[in-house]
Amino acid sequence: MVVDGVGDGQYAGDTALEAHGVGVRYRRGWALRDCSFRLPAGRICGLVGPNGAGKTTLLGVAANMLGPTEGALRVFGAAPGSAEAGRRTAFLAQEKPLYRRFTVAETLRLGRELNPGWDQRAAEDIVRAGNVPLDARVGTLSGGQRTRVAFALAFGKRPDLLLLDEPMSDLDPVVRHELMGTLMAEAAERGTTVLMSTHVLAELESVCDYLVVVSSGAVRLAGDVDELLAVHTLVTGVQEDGGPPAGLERHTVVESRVTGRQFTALVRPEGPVTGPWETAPVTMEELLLAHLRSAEAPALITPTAQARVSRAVAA
Ligand SMILES: Nc1ncnc2c1ncn2[C@@H]1O[C@H](COP(=O)(O)OP(=O)(O)OP(=O)(O)O)[C@@H](O)[C@H]1O
Repeated sequence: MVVDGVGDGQYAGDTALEAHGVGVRYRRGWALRDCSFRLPAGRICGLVGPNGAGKTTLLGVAANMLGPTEGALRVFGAAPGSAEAGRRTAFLAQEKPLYRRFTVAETLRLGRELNPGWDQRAAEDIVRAGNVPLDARVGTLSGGQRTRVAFALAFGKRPDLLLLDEPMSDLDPVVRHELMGTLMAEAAERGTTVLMSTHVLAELESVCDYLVVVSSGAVRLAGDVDELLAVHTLVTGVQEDGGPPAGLERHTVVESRVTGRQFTALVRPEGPVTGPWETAPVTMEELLLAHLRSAEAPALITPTAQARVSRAVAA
C-alpha cells in the first residue's frame, strides 16, 4: 500500500475518509464490492442503504474492526490500523459493547485512561444530561441509557472522525433530538467529521450535508446534499401505456411510478426537461427513497466525493 505517501501530503488535510476499491468477503459471499468514495473533512454524512447493504461492514473497515479483502481505505490519509487513525477516530457500534459490571464512572475512567485527549467534562455532561447515575452499573441501565454512556465515551475521546452505526435506534424521541443537537454543536465547534448510518431518513434532513448511499455492497450515490439535490428533478404528468412518457427517456430516470393516470418520476436531467409535465425540486427524503427503491439506477458520485487516488496506487 502506498496511499500514505499521497494521502499524508497532498490530500490528507481535507479528506477525512477515502475508500479505493474496497471489497469485503465473508464466508457467505461479498458484503462490499469495489467501493470507492471520498468524504471531505468537516462534513456530517448520512450513510444510507437497505438492510444488509454493507453499511456496518464499511464502518467496521473504517474503524479497523475488520480488514478489507481487497482495496484500501484511509482515515485522514492513514491506515485504519495505524496509531494516528486510532487516535483520531471514535466508533459507536450498533451493539454498544460496554462492560456490564463496570459503573458509569468506571467506564468513563477507562475512557480517560485509554485516550490521551480525553475530555472528562464533555463525557460527564452527556451522562448527567440524561440523569444517569455515575455510580450505577452499566448492566442495570436501560438500553437508551447505555446508548447515552456509549455516546459519552465516543464524545469524550474528542475524535476528528466519529463513526456512528444506527446510533439512535433505541433512544426516545426527546433524547434523540437532544443527542443530535449535541452532535451538531460538537461538529460545528470542532469541525468533527461524522459518518452516521441510519434508516431514519427524516432525521438526516436536518443534520447531514453529505450523503453516501450503498446498496448490495456498492456505492450508488455519494456527494454534497445540495449538489445531489440540484441534479435531480421530480417530474409528474399523464402516464403513457402504464409508464412514464417516451420523451423522458433522454434523461436518466432513477425511479418512476404510476398512480391511476399520473406518473411520477425522479430523474437526472440531461438537459432541459420539456414536455407536458410539471417539474419540482426534490427533497432529500424523495431522493433517498427513490435510490433505495431502485438499486439498479446508474450510480452517481459527485466530483467532491470521488476517490482521488487511483485504485492502482492504493492496491
Ligand atoms: N460476520 C459476518 N459473517 C457473514 N456474513 C456477514 C457478517 N456480517 C455481515 N454479513 C453479511 O454481509 C452483508 C452486509 O451486512 P451489513 O451488516 O454490513 O449490512 P447493513 O447495511 O449494516 O445492514 P442493516 O441495515 O441491516 O444493519 C449482509 O448480507 C450480511 O448478512
